[in-house]
Amino acid sequence: MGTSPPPSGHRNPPDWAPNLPRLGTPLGGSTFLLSGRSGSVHGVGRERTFATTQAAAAALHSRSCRGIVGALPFDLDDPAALWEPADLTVSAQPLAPAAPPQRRSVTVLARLPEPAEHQRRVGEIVARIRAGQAQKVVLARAVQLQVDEAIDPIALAAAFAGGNTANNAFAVALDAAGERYAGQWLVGASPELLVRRRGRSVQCRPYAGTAPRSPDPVVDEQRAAALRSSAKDLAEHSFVVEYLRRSLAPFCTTINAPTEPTLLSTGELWHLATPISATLADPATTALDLALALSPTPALGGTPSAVASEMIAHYEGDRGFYGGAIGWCNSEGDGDWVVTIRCVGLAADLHHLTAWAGGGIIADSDPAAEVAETTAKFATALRALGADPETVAP
Ligand SMILES: C=C(O[C@H]1C=CC=C(C(=O)O)[C@@H]1O)C(=O)O
Repeated sequence: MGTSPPPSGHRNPPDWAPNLPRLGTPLGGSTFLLSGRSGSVHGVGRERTFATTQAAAAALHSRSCRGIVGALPFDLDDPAALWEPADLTVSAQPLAPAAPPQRRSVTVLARLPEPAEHQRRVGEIVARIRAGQAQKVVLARAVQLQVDEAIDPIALAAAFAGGNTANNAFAVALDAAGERYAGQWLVGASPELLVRRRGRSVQCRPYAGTAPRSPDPVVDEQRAAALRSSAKDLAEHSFVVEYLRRSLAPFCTTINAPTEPTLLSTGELWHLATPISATLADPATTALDLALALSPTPALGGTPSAVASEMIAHYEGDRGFYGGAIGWCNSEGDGDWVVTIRCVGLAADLHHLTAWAGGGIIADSDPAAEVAETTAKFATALRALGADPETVAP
């Protein structure tokens, strides 16, 4: 994916990155930042808050707003944090950390659930899948963390970016979602592009199928090769690609996806990913319309979607914003939405955090391996926090 043009109709400062908003400015509760390969999109101020996703989509269609930024929850019936910023700026420069992540001591306050319970749940879901109740379910667990020094969400987003523009780093104030989220933030770096729309061109880059990286290059290569030929991971991945093909079909005239996924890596993990490109049938369909139609994919939900969502609610309860999408859409309907993974929820006191990690479960998943996979996924947040990934190991 090359550099994409900035959303039109907004000013384009030559060098935005050095002027990162700092905490304590009046912008805190309405800051949106998404930074990746095509640069950084930064919403400041809040002109209008949308009570529902439908209201936001309608405002874009009626051309009565200049653009929308924010976060979609995992369950689209839950409150979203969507608003029209007073200003939306784009910099060609992606966010870069000022320095390596500051070393922090991170205390684990709770594991929700304990890894042994997560393993038991995975075993139960495998049995339910084998009994024919579903084909794939993505089960997640969370860890609650505490740090001594208050966290600056923008600096943490820069640490999540880690200098790698393939990581879509983000910091999103959640105040627009209502009282329950006052002062809270969502901060992370997602490798997974839910959807990008530029004119009639649509792109998705789903991820599913995972192996941990190794510092030893030979072992690292072996793990990548094993992932590429893992029947279990290829099957897990195929549910997501099939779902996207089906879900894009009503909106698109052409849909192109390679028959085999490619291997992509983050600093901590290898993944199977498929770059999908499509052409919109109706140019009135906005990036937000597409995000609402696609989220959550079986990379976070499962197959069939409704059954998987019921199982997820049963085992995990309310996921809030984890597993949803964060992004922006301008008045032309162009925009980017990334899947809300590899992230933390930061409490209003800026000292308490929740990190989430999930994994796709199919009929031949191994419950102990699924616990290990979630532990490996937590490493992204721990590295950004400047903590030892072993901090959350079972
Ligand atoms: C659910 C997560 O990852 C998804 C994205 C990539 C690979 C995944 C997997 O291999 O299970 C998950 O579908 C997460 O990071 O919490």
